[in-house]
Amino acid sequence: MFDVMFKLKGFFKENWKDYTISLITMMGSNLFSVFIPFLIGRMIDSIVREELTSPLLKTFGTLFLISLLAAYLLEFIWSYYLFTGAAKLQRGMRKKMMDHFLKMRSTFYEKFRTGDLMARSTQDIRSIADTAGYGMMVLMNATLFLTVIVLMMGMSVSWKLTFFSLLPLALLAYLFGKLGDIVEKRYSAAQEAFSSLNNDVLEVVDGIRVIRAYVKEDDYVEKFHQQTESMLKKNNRVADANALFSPLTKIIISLSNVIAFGYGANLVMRGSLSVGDMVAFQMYLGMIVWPIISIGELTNVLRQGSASMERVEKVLGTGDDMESGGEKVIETVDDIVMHGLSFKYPSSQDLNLDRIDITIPKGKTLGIVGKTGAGKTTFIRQLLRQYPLGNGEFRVGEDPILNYRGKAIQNLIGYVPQDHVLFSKSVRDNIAFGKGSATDDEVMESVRIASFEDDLKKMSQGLDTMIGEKGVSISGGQKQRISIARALIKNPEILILDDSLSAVDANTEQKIVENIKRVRTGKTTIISTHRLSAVKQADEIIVMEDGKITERGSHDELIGRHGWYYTQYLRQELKAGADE
Ligand SMILES: Nc1ncnc2c1ncn2[C@@H]1O[C@H](COP(=O)(O)OP(=O)(O)OP(=O)(O)O)[C@@H](O)[C@H]1O
Repeated sequence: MFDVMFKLKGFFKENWKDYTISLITMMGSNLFSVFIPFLIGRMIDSIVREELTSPLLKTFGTLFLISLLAAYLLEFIWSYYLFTGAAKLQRGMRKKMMDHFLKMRSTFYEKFRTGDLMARSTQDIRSIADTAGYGMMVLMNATLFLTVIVLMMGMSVSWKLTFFSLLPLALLAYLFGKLGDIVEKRYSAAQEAFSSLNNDVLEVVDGIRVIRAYVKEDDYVEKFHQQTESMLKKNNRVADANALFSPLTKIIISLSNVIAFGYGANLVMRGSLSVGDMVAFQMYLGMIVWPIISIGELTNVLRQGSASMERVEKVLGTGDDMESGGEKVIETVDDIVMHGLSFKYPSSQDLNLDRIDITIPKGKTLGIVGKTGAGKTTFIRQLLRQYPLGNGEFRVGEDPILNYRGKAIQNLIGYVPQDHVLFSKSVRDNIAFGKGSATDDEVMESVRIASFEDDLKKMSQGLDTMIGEKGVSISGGQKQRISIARALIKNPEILILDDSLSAVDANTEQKIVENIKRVRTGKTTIISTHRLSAVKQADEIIVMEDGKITERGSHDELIGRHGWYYTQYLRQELKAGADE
């Protein structure tokens, strides 16, 4: 249970000044608070002994007021330092989480679902911060306060009476432990349900058009209803267990009250205790309820924090299985060589790339074609180092790829993925994303190469037009060309287009391909496509099937072979002719 506090020790150490100020002011506040019943006890005794004079009453009143004010002021100070510390912890942990997300590559994102990651980086982190704020407050305040009250009860009233009155607390400690176990288990289950619900909401929002098109709204409403119902039940189970802490404490403290009354009255009758002491003792017992309920809640906060810590640590401790890079830096990309390179996805049974042999000479264009599922994207992912390296040789220039610094090669690549990723920003910002310092002239130059100029003229606010979340307000072909412009603005050493022209018509495709060829003289370009016309001008074309290269050569050479490329080319030409 305390493991979460132990795991946060680095944070506590870093912010030791804030926690020390909190602790000291808390001690002061507690001392002033317990001084009040002590004063009342003394006042009652002077009334009983008929010794209360007007100056004495004034002194009691002044001391009472000072103690009250001092207790509240000090409480304000410790609360401030403690809770700003918790906010700092949240900020630090969120940053750590985001840094981790940004470093991770594909395999990591296959292990966690998006909604789950969101739940862990919001709700779980908040729960951990609660342990550093509220939990720490209770831990320090309740234990301190409890200690001070018990000392006051023992020293100023009677140790014997204190011992017997507090005996029932042993039972309470035992019950808190048992209840805490139950809370932790139920809370973990509720958090899992929250993660799952998060995922489903994301999926619905993402897929709303398909859901509508297939008239599946009712199914999803029903599923959502069931999930919220199940989550409600799980949260209620946590609340049920939590709700037991307070009544349990009150029942057991009542037991203490009965003992204190019985045994206390006996001591008063025997003359070993004054009436004032007896009243003060009852007041102390009343004051004990709060710290004890808080300790119950502390158990609860710590258990929840511990469950959340485990969930956050699981994310932070999960890597992407990528090999770390070397130290070599690179300015320009030389030949890219793969020799006997085979690769299999972690979840795949068979090889997804099977003994690939290829040299992509610097400045040349490689075309990759083949049936769907042939391995074209997988080949590109190896170039992008999105997955761990396959077996075999993979060099850039003279050096194995692993000799280069982590992102050295990636920085030189302009990549247009199959699934276009656009941000809910303006057209300009989406294109300039490829080069932070891009001027409007540079943006427009990329727009022209990507054949997007005419579309841009029709947009109400030109480059300033907002394209909506994930580009909802523009067409598929427009999305593709904005993505191409974004990659081109970087003027990258290697440009990779992965089926990036599928949503544009044949004429536009031809224009883009010619523009790219013109501006990329001396730079390497890799185009994967289903439309063979897009790679006709490539220096080399490879045909892939089941992860293997089955044909290779220039367009003319492949036509001359009368293989898959030839048949496919004829079919596509015939279809294009018929469409015209
Ligand atoms: N992340 C993954 N995990 C497991 N298998 C995968 C993964 N991605 C792709 N595959 C499998 O690897 C094989 C090659 O897929 P790949 O995406 O490279 O094909 P492709 O030639 O690009 O297809 P398409 O033209 O349809 O995009 C397929 O059998 C596919 O199911």
